[in-house]
Amino acid sequence: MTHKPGIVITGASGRMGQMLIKTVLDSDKATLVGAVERGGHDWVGRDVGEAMGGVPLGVTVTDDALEAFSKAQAVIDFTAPEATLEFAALAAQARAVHVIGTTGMTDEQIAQLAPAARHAVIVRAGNMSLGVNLLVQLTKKVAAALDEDFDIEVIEAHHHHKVDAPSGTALMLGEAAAEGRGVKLADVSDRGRDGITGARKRGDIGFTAIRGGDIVGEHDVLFAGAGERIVLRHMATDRALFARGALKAALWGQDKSPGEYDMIDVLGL
Ligand SMILES: NC(=O)C1=CN([C@@H]2O[C@H](COP(=O)(O)OP(=O)(O)OC[C@H]3O[C@@H](n4cnc5c(N)ncnc54)[C@H](O)[C@@H]3O)[C@@H](O)[C@H]2O)C=CC1
Ligand SMILES: O=C(O)C1=N[C@H](C(=O)O)C[C@H](O)C1
Repeated sequence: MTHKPGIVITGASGRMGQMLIKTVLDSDKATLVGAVERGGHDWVGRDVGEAMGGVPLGVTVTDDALEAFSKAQAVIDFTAPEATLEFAALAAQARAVHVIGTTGMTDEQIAQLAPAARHAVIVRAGNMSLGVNLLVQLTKKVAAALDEDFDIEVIEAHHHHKVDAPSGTALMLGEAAAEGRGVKLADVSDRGRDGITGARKRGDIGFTAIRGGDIVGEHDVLFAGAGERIVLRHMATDRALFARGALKAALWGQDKSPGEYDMIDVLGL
C-alpha cells in the first residue's frame, strides 16, 4: 500500500477550512490528521466531524498548531495573514509542506516567509484553481502583445464576507499584466478611484473590487483600446475547486526541495 500523506487543515471552521476537510476526506491520496482553530474558538476540543454537523472523524480540533503539525506531512492554510506567518514557522519546524491560500498579505509579510522556506516547501497562491492560473499566463501573453494604447483594468467580485481588496487573484492578474508589459506593478497600479481623479494615466493598471451576496469569486482582465475591447474572464461557482488545487499542491510538494513555489509550478503551466 502506498503511503498517504497526513494533512492538517488550519482555520478548520472557516468557509475554506470546511471545504478543505471535505476534500481531504473524499480523497484516496491523503489522510486528515489534524484540524486547527484559533484559541478561544468554540470548535477547539470538539471532534471536527461533529463540529461540521456530521459523524465523528476521530480528529479533535486543537489550538496547538505545532503539536498538530508534528504529525503531518502537509498543512493547508487558508486563514489570515498574521496566523499564516505563525504557521509558516511552525510548519518549517515540523518539516511539513505548507500550502498557503491566505490572501491580503503585505509585501513585508510575504518576505517574512523566506526563513521558513529554507527548511520546508511552501506553495503560496492567491488562487489555487487551474482556470485562474491559466488566466494568469494568458494575461501575461496578451499584455505583452498589446501596447499602452490598450488600458488594462482588473475587475473582481466576491461575497460580502471578504475582508481584503483587491483580491489575491486580482493582484496575481495585475502582476501578470505588468510582467507582460515589462513594468513593475507597484509603479503603475491604480487602486481606489474616487472623486475628481483626473483622466486615466496611460500605462496604468486599474483595480475595481465588487463585494456582494455569496459570489464565490469572479475576475475579469479588461484590455480597452480604441474601437475594441478584449476581456479575459474567470468565474468560480464552487469553492471546491480551490480546495482541490490546494490538496494537489500538498501532494506535489512531498518530494520537492525546500523553497517557495506557486500554483504555476504545481500545475506545470
Ligand atoms: N488561494 C485561494 O485559492 C483562495 C484563498 N482564499 C483566502 O483564504 C482565506 C480564508 O478565507 P475564508 O475561508 O473565506 O475565510 P473564513 O473567515 O471563513 O475562515 C478563516 C478561518 O481562519 C481562522 N483563523 C483565523 N486566525 C486563526 C489562527 N490564528 N489560528 C487558527 N485559525 C485561525 C478563523 O477562525 C476562520 O475559521 C482568505 O484570505 C481568502 O481570501 C479563499 C478562497 C480561495
Ligand atoms: O476570499 C475568497 O473567497 C477568495 N479569495 C481568493 C482571492 O482573494 O483572490 C480567491 C478566490 O477568489 C476566493
